[in-house]
Amino acid sequence: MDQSKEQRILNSVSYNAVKGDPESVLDCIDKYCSQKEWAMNVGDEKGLILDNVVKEADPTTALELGTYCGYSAIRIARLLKPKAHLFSIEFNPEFVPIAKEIIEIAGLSDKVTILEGHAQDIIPQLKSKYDVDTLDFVFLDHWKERYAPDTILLEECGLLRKGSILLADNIIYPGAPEFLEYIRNHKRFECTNYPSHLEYMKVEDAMEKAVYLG
Ligand SMILES: O=C(NCCCCCn1ccc2cnccc21)c1cc(-c2ccc(F)cc2)cc(O)c1O
Ligand SMILES: [Mg+2]
Repeated sequence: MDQSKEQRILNSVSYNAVKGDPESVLDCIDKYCSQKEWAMNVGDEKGLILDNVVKEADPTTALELGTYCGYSAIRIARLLKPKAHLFSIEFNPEFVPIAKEIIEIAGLSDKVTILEGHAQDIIPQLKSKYDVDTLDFVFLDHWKERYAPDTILLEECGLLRKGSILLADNIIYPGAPEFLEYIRNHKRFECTNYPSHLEYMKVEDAMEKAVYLG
């Protein structure tokens, strides 16, 4: 059976990256996806924005919606302090084992738990099943039309606290208009826009940070 693009990305990482070195895994994926096959990783340019917001948040507990191949999970997890943890939700069963393997090659398996399913089904289980209290940082990178409803769900489940930081990818392309409308008009969020470009392309994109004011 023909290999998938995601399997080819894993092959490239497995062959070229330095085991246990997250930076070399990120560089390998960025090289492969800019030179060989485009893929929807947050990429190196928006990745720097992600890095800075993670450093600002310095989360003990972080959540990511949209694992894909694990690229942004590695970007986040490599910056986490000891004992801090990242939960990453992925619904596509094909991507889960590939992301797990790529995160393992980066040496970050202890800091990342991949949860398979839809965010709307898993978010309500985070407290009871995964012993989460509140989330210090959330990276939204899943279905763009789910950014707003899943943000509302996070709030309803008591998973946000005063100062929780949300960061959303793809605000311009593919776009998340409902989310932008919701978050910018909701008085309990303080928003900041970060103009950038679509991963590996000269297409405009942006990220939006939203701090929950409690
Ligand atoms: O669609 C994107 N991502 C979402 C993929 C599907 C997520 C599914 N999923 C995962 C976890 C999860 C949990 N609950 C429910 C659903 C869940 C995406 C697309 C582009 C893009 C594509 C084509 C193009 F021409 C230009 C740009 C660029 C990006 O950066 C993206 O992020
Ligand atoms: Mg994205």
